[in-house]
Amino acid sequence: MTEVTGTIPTAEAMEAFGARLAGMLRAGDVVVLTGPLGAGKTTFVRGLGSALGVRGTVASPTFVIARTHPSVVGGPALIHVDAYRLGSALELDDLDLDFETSVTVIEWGAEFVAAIADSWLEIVFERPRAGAADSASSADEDDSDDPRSVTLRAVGDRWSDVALPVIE
Ligand SMILES: Nc1ncnc2c1ncn2[C@@H]1O[C@H](COP(=O)(O)OP(=O)(O)OP(=O)(O)O)[C@@H](O)[C@H]1O
Ligand SMILES: [Mg+2]
Repeated sequence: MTEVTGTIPTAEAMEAFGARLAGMLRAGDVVVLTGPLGAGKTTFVRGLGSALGVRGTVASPTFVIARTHPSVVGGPALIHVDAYRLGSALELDDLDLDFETSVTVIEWGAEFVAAIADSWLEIVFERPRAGAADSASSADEDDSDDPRSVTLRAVGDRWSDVALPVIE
């Protein structure tokens, strides 16, 4: 297992980080995202999806467990999964998703990923300043840019010869 860590200063930079990760991904790859509410997981997926060239707006898939975004550029589709309310990996299997021809990104999927993949990337998002007493920024907390720390971990053979990106 290899691991890199760094800080992403703004929401825009988080989308750019997603776009950069997209450049490393191919059909069959799985990425798992872990981190508290508002940590930037969906923001990351939005950047990843637009760099892959997939159709549809990437949003928190609140009312569905998974949404498939087909490619408009002949590349892999993006399967965006919200595993938050998923009871077991079995339910993920039941959805009959085409993991082989898609890039799959699973929010809250860390405990299920081993059931659907042998190799994956895990990204852990943290909000170092969350909860800090800061009355000036609390009013529009969700919209103001706030640094996130991210840790990117590569698990399995797929990633054994792949250099992970440097995160500033
Ligand atoms: N450095 C940053 N990186 C990412 N998002 C940021 C950053 N600074 C501010 N934000 C804002 O924080 C919010 C992150 O929300 P997002 O939906 O991406 O989180 P999430 O982890 O998917 O949350 P949830 O678990 O509720 O789905 C967005 O409003 C985004 O604009
Ligand atoms: Mg989300």
